Amino acid sequence: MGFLDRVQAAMEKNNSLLCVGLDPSPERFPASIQAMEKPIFEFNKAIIDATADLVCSYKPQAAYYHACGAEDQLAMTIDYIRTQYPDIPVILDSKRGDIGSTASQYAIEAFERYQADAVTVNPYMGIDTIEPFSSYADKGTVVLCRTSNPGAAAIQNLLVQQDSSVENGNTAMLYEVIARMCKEQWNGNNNILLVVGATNPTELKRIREITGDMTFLVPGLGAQGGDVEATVKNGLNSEGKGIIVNSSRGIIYASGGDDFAEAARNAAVKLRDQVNLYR
Ligand SMILES: O=c1ccn([C@@H]2O[C@H](COP(=O)(O)O)[C@@H](O)[C@H]2O)c(=O)[nH]1
Repeated sequence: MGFLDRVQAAMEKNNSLLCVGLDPSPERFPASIQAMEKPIFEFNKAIIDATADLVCSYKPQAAYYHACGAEDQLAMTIDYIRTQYPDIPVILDSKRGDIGSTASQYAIEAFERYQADAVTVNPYMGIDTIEPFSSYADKGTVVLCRTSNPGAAAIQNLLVQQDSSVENGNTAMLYEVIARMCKEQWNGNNNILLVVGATNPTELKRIREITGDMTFLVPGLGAQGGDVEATVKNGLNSEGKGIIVNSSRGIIYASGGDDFAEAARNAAVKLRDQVNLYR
């Protein structure tokens, strides 16, 4: 089964569009977890066990593991999800992008070394840097389109000429061009998804218009302040599907105490139910 079918099955099984982000900062763990031999894995394991019936996917952000030399605990975390909760796909958020030969190595890292089900990629260098990922037909390739961060508009909302043979007119914003390319040119294996931030409901609506039924990974709720109602109403496709809604810090740090897993569960229930209210 391909990534999109797997994530859809998890959405239906758990009645949830929620993707919990596993962005572990050990200094925010309770002392009891910090004292353990593999604190990041133990923290993640507790969060996963507390939320696995509430989510459609998990999204570990690679930087949090690389920054402290904890690649082994990233591998352990993904392996734990794969073995204990095989119905829940894993999106590795590493935002890779490089020339084709190097991108191939990044694809091997994501899909063969870590056994992730999908990976985030940066489209700035073009289709030859995306293909090494999307050629894994049963895996998901999640392309940055309109990101959630404050500085995104200065680049992604730039007006550009869509057709280099046309001198005037035929302009669109860069994120619209990326969305259209993903839809019309890059999606031959039907396994491309787009990252669209919840902090930009207008752009979310526009990208939905351009891309029809494609699936979006939507970060930016919770800690970044995105609005749940606007995200769901502007993001869903005509079949009432097509968004994977991510929250990381808002769930995993709902409490900094020993009750962190229980608090994460409560926060996940709350966000899942808020999202479902507007479906
Ligand atoms: O546009 C983007 C793309 C990726 N992210 C990532 O999602 C999570 C969001 O974390 P929160 O704690 O819920 O804010 C994080 O891993 C980012 O690297 C994003 O925020 N925006």
